[in-house]
Amino acid sequence: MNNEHLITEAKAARELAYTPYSHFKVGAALLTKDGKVYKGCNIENASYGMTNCAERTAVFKAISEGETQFEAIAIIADTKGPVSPCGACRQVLSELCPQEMKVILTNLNGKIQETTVKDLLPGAFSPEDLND
Ligand SMILES: O=c1ccn([C@H]2C[C@H](O)[C@@H](CO)O2)c(=O)[nH]1
Ligand SMILES: [Zn+2]
Repeated sequence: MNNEHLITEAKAARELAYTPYSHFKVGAALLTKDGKVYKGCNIENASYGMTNCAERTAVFKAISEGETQFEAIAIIADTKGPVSPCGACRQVLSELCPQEMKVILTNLNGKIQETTVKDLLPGAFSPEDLND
């Protein structure tokens, strides 16, 4: 699957965002090694801190269905430049996806930035940092 196709899936996911508070819709599409796509949108709550970002929705959906091998993720929002994932999502991607995995950041105007999980969060706190 090419970048364009994964971005199309992320855009479709974005349409389902539940954002009555921020009105800022985000979509994500996570591609597994065997070609399946898990889509996610942001889901807000009247208790604002309970909000789940699009990226984490996609990753948590995939993990909860038994997926462990990931190839790429595309993320889209109506931003000036390619959308910048928040710190919480960077941390979650860092633990559950390969460090070298492709991350496609984009916006509705077709601005695209390709990066990796590692480059989104250098020096991430990881499971190895936990004491037994
Ligand atoms: O990368 C991002 C950045 C923000 N949001 C969501 C959280 C909240 O619902 C809204 C505004 O922060 O956008 C995401 O889903 N992903
Ligand atoms: Zn986030």
